[in-house]
Amino acid sequence: MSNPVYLALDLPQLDAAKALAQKVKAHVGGLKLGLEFFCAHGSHGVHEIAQVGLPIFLDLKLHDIPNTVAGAMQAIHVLEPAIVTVHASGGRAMLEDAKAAAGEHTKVVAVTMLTSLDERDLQRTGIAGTPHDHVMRLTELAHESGIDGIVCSGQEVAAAHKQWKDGFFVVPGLRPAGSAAGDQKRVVTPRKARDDGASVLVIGRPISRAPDPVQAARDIEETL
Ligand SMILES: O=c1ccn([C@@H]2O[C@H](COP(=O)(O)O)[C@@H](O)[C@H]2O)c(=O)[nH]1
Repeated sequence: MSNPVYLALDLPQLDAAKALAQKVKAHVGGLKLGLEFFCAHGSHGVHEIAQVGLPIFLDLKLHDIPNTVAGAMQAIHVLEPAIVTVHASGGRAMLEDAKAAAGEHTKVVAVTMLTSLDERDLQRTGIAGTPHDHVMRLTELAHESGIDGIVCSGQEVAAAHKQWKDGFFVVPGLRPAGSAAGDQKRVVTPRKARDDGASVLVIGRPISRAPDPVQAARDIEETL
């Protein structure tokens, strides 16, 4: 089985991001580039990181009217990302149009509820119920819209997997036992997420901010 870990390269400097990716590439399965990276370095930056030779996950979390999201998906076609994120709350038409505009080999996955949020945060945005309820509702919407899968926390992935047997499940908010959660509120260990059905494990700071990132990546790999 291939390594399910995608390293989140949330570093402001392109050279530093590329150097980190080169160092840990034997111990991860892919590289995730987010909005921070894309705004700073654009397509040029993505091409540079792609030279490392691992699949690229563009975590842009697109959320706009269907026509605009479809245009953005077409614009990133040329970068041939393995995975791209959109927000499930953009609605069914947006999800359908995003999938129709994506490249043949790109998986489109919808963010259900950010892993940095908990039930109180949800209530403050006017949504009643538990994170579990909210994630399940949006998982159903994503499934019906014909996209490839969802992003959820490791606390919901087992239930989401049960509801959508052949879905593709991206799980961030992962922390090896004993490491600091930081701004993440719904965390589990990488091993628990994998055992519960995650297809991709997104891990950033536990590797990128470790005193020895290669050792940290290797330690995580050994738990899987
Ligand atoms: O719900 C979500 C969706 C995306 N992310 C992204 O994953 C990484 C996590 O980084 P860590 O340093 O391991 O916390 C980061 O790039 C987020 O933008 C998420 O955390 N939660």
